[in-house]
Amino acid sequence: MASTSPVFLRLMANAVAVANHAGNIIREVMSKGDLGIVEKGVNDPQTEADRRAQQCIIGNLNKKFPLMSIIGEEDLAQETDVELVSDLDKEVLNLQCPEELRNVTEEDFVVWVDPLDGTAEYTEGMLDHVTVLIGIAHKNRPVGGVIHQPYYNYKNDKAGLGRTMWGIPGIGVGGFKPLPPPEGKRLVVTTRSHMTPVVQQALEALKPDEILRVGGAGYKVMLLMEGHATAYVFASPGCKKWDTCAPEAILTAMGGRLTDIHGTPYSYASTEMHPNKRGVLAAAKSDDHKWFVENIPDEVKQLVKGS
Ligand SMILES: Nc1ncnc2c1ncn2[C@@H]1O[C@H](COP(=O)(O)O)[C@@H](O)[C@H]1OP(=O)(O)O
Ligand SMILES: [Mg+2]
Ligand SMILES: [Mg+2]
Ligand SMILES: [Mg+2]
Repeated sequence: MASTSPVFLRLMANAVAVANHAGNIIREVMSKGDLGIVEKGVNDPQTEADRRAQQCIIGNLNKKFPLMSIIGEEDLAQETDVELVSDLDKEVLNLQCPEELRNVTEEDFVVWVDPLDGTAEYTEGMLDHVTVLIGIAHKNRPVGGVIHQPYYNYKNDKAGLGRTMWGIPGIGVGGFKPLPPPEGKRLVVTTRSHMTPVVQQALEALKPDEILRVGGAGYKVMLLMEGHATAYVFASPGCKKWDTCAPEAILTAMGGRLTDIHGTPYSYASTEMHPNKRGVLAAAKSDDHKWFVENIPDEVKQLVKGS
């Protein structure tokens, strides 16, 4: 069965299994207590968990799909002796494959990997903000996304720890229940650890009923997916393609939209620059997205235009 499934479904099904394994690594590093923090730049930490999770994800995907382009956040030599994760998530493997991806071979996919999104929050103990992001692109567009949240339910002894969400535009989503945001309220989610005067200016102009400040691009999009926020607004460079590829795929699969703050989608071709220089704007409902694009002031747009 597995070997006759389209490459895309095998890739998605393996990405789910590998993301779960990366979650185990992230919890293991934290429970051992020595995070091995390295400062890559201003307000840009990397830990042993970021490094080991990326080695695991890229090492495994490389073994299974050696001809595929895989781009990970961390700049590391790839070790060859990573623990093999050969499981395929059965539910995902048995999904219907989007028609246009049925015969696509591995060379034509590009995978964007953020082994640990929300590193600052991980080091500060805000563990539910942490996610593992694996986004799959084809012809510049996100066609599949996996978000694993290793500490889901960590405050609740009785429930299972961790969960994995996925989305395939045109097919659907799994691992969570999509919910709409509250009617008649404008709840905006934004950065907790990378605030700037321009980010603040954009937020004030939008006159939100509430501003939620949380860590990680993955976690912010999850708040949209489950109806806790209307839009994610980040009028600043800083986020990269690996932060947005998987979340965009899932959001699109449930009818939402993720673009730059001008309303233009990002391209996820392997030749693209990594930074999302024109900021991030996302909403679970495309009508809300349109409202936000129209209401972000031109002055802010001029300051975040990527040049
Ligand atoms: N200035 C920045 N430098 C490095 N990474 C950034 C920066 N701004 C945002 N990011 C990445 O985008 C994610 C979302 O940003 P924020 O939490 O500020 O909204 C961060 O968790 C971080 O990903 P990562 O944790 O994977 O390094
Ligand atoms: Mg980082
Ligand atoms: Mg990130
Ligand atoms: Mg990261």
